[in-house]
Amino acid sequence: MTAAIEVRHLTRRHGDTLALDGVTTSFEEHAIHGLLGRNGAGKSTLMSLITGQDFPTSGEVQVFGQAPHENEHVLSRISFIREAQRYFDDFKARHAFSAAADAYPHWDQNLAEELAEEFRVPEKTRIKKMSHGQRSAVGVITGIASRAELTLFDEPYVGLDAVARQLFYDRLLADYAEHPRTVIISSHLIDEISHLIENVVLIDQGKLLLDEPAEQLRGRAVTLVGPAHRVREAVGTRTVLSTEQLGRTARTTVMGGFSDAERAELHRAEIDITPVSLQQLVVHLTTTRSTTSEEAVR
Ligand SMILES: Nc1ncnc2c1ncn2[C@@H]1O[C@H](COP(=O)(O)OP(=O)(O)OP(=O)(O)O)[C@@H](O)[C@H]1O
Repeated sequence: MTAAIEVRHLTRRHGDTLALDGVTTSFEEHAIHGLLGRNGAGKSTLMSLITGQDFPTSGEVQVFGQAPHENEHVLSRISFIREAQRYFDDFKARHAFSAAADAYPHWDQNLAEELAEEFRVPEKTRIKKMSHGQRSAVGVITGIASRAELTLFDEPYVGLDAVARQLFYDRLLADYAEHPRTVIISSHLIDEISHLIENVVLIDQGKLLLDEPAEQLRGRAVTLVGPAHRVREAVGTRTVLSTEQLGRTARTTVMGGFSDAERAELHRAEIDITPVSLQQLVVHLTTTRSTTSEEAVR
């Protein structure tokens, strides 16, 4: 596996705020990465540094083996789609697409036009006057049809309705299957994108909390529900992410898998075991971080 992006000891400080705090990681090429974290975690900052729109305070970023800042060789291979995308005042969707056609060597105009129809992007309306969702659609269409070697979507769904979001996920996945490339998506709708992402990068308060294949994370945490004393026994020395008790019934979420034999034992003890979704796992890890999660992710 080759890394499309290498990030080493990356720190970005704004006054007293450490937007990124010594992050070291890499993003493998030809994979869809989910960049996750709470508000203010540092996701957009990391994307801005990767796309050469910002400078690190210390540390370094390399994209395709080179520093991205003012580096045409690197920047021409990157498509960065974000919510607050700016367009010229008189730009309609077709102007944005024709600018993208000039910028991206692998741009597919037919695909852009097909998607514009599917997303119902109005032809005659200036982008500035479009609804929030329509504007976001212009962005995601640009991101997909640019077929850039590296495509970053920073919360691209804002304003998109459920149908349009599903369309975005489906079309991105279909196009990615035919034209593999490196994609990074930051999103708060984790369950919606969990089937898309192959690798999870989780940051919290500027620090890297998790960098792991999504497959490995499935079943990494489970919730046990059953008689409180038996649940306590079953948990043993596992790290508890959360626990609550209602009467004699406990509901406890723990890190770590259970073998078939252990599961049979849980069944006998009348304890239900259910896997924790990626979204629930992220919520647990980023709300319990100060006490258990740093330990838990090991
Ligand atoms: N230009 C800036 N000046 C001052 N502080 C900044 C600046 N840019 C980012 N920050 C701070 O850095 C931290 C990380 O911000 P960033 O936008 O990267 O978070 P995020 O993970 O993208 O959040 P969200 O999910 O809310 O978009 C925040 O505390 C933010 O307030």
